[in-house]
Amino acid sequence: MAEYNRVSECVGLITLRNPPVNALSVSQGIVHTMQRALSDPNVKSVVICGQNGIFCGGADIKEFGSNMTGPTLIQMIHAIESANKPVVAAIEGSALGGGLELALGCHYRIAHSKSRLGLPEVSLGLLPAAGGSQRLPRLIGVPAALNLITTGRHVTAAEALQLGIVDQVTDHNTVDAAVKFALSVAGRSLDPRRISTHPCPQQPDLDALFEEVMQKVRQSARGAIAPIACVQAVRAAATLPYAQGIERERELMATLFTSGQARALQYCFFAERAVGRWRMPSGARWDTSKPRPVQKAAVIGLGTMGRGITVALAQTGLSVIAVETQEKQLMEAKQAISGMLERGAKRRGVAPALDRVIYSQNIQAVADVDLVIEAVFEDIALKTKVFQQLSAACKPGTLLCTNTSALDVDQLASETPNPELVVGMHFFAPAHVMKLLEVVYGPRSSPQAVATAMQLGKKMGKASVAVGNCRGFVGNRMLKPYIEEAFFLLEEGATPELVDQALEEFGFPMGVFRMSDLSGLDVGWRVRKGDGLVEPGTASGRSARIRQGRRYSPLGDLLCEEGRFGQKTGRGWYQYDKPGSRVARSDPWLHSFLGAYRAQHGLVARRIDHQEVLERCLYALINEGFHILDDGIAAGPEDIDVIYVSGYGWPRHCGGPMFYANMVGLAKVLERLEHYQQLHPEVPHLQPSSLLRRLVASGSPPIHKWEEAIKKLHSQL
Ligand SMILES: CC(C)(COP(=O)(O)OP(=O)(O)OC[C@H]1O[C@@H](n2cnc3c(N)ncnc32)[C@H](O)[C@@H]1OP(=O)(O)O)[C@@H](O)C(=O)NCCC(=O)NCCSC(=O)C[C@@H](O)CCCCCCCCCCCCC(=O)O
Repeated sequence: MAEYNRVSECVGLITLRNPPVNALSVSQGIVHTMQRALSDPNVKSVVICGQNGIFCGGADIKEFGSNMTGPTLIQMIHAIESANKPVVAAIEGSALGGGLELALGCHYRIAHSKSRLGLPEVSLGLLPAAGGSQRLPRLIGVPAALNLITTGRHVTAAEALQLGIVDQVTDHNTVDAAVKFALSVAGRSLDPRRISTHPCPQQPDLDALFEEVMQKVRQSARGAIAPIACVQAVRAAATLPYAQGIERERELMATLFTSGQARALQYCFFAERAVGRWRMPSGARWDTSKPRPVQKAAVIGLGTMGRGITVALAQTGLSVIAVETQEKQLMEAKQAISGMLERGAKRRGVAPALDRVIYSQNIQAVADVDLVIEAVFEDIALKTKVFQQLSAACKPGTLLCTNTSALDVDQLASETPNPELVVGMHFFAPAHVMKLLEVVYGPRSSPQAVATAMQLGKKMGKASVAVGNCRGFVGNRMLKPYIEEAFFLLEEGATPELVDQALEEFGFPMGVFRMSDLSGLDVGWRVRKGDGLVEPGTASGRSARIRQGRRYSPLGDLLCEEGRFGQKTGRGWYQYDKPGSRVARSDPWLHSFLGAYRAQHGLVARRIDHQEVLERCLYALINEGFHILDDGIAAGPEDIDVIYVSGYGWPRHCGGPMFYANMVGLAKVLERLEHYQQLHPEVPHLQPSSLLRRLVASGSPPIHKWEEAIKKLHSQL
């Protein structure tokens, strides 16, 4: 809804009112209020603002799936631009997407210094289709507009002023400043202010510029179509008259609007917000659990993870006690952490938070912290000892968090006098960069402990997802069948190059083998050894590949026995110029090793295509996701999808594994799993989960109805 008032005698003030972000709804009535302002003879100029300190978050995304009727945004913005009285946008908070397009239709724009502006449609699988792709290049030039529209990045008011998007920036009341400004420009000619009537600023060698940008965008898009359409739309602005450009914008939007990618990306937008509304099987929820304030934290163990966590905490503004008992390690860590803080501060143009970190060799230094994150070596005995020391050293009520990626959070909790204060905070390396945080609760974790960890994660800018305690939690548990299928495919005739190419074409930044080389083959080897799966590599035949009653591939173990740990040793599934180098090259040694291995085990290589790679790796992973839902480890499919998109490189435009399954069709996923399970009966992870079967049997409800269906299905058991 839009509200109309008259202020300062002769300024019409239109206020957008649609909480929480004043999203533009087709039924908003801005055209009507504009007509009132224009027809009022006392009104000399008009100001448009948004209520509650936010100008406008863009078109209402929730309306996209519905039947949209009413005046289009394009018509509304056109009516504003062609008004015969000056219209000034008073921008506070955010002017994003349709919100900025509305402001670009105004004749002037005044922004508060703390506001942010942008055209983020590309991140929703769309393009700025209310004239934004045509007006922005005309206003700020093609290169700058291409940058903003293809990345969707938000700019500060200061940058917007520098680029020429806004005319003035104020530190004071924006509406007052805009009203004053509107009075000062009343009566001036508006022709030069109507952006759509201008040509784009001249740009030498336009073709070369677009070719270069298109190439870059194609490379970084990893299969996403919206960035490409954005370039095409800006090209139309640069080469066609406005009316034809707008028509091209409409055509391109029509293709994007109904695409599966747009649906997936909009699902991700809402899923990221939904995971903040966490709930536990006990019934505890985000809105009934009050977090404790955390001002001072401690990190125990300053290896790679501990260092990253320290940096992330300090950059969030917390005081951090960084504890490492080994003097040499402590010195090295101090140097590394300081370097990371300095580089991060330089990138962000702020002072480094070096003095927020105090280093200590003594665990007693944690006495007055509000929260501790333990990041010592993955050894249950060591962690138990640390937790016992922490319980004795910390003040009452201190939250004890473990960064374990594999150990039992509940077992650790049971070793402390206050198990309700223990949760997992599973960061991903490098912890100060990676967006994902799994907050792991055990049956005894208190809702307050979960709320505190979730809130801290949010403050750190992480996509924080609350998950139950099980082996591998959510992300790594689903990764296991994915990796195992990739190993089996090698046994059956694939190469690392083939498997990786299929996964990278699907949209992962790295295939499973390049990823494994990066993170180190020894990591999985150590886990498999701990599980008693690793045997000396001399046995041959099928029986040598059945371990603990199921199919097992020792390929990874054999490579480790050869000292091939991946990038760090210069050899793994690929070869590298030298240890630590990042460019993976195909390795003839590996191919003959695979040939000899198959011969030794009586395996005959067959032709494997990309489709089979995707089905076996991805459906095995998705199937585990259904088990996780059935077990109540993740509260809903959104939780799994946010984990995979923000931490495991799942292409965002495919929405996450569970959304992807929904898009492919649950019946199809089930049918393919059954097919592969028949061929490989000794592989339990190909056996379709009972939840998947039950969902298909109940008519494959759409993903937003799964929760209801899961509850119903559970109650029928
Ligand atoms: C605005 C934010 C920066 C605020 O962040 P903050 O952290 O403060 O808060 P939250 O993110 O938690 O959000 C709070 C709350 O608000 C909800 N919300 C936010 N934005 C929107 C929105 N745009 N619509 C609906 N709801 C929104 C959010 O979900 C939260 O709700 P909850 O219940 O969880 O509390 C931040 O929110 C943000 O970044 N928002 C998104 C900004 C954005 O991406 N905007 C762009 C929107 S798309 C757009 O504007 C498109 C335009 O270009 C116009 C296109 C015209 C469309 C015409 C259709 C053409 C159809 C073509 C078919 C042609 C057929 C033919 O012709 O043949």
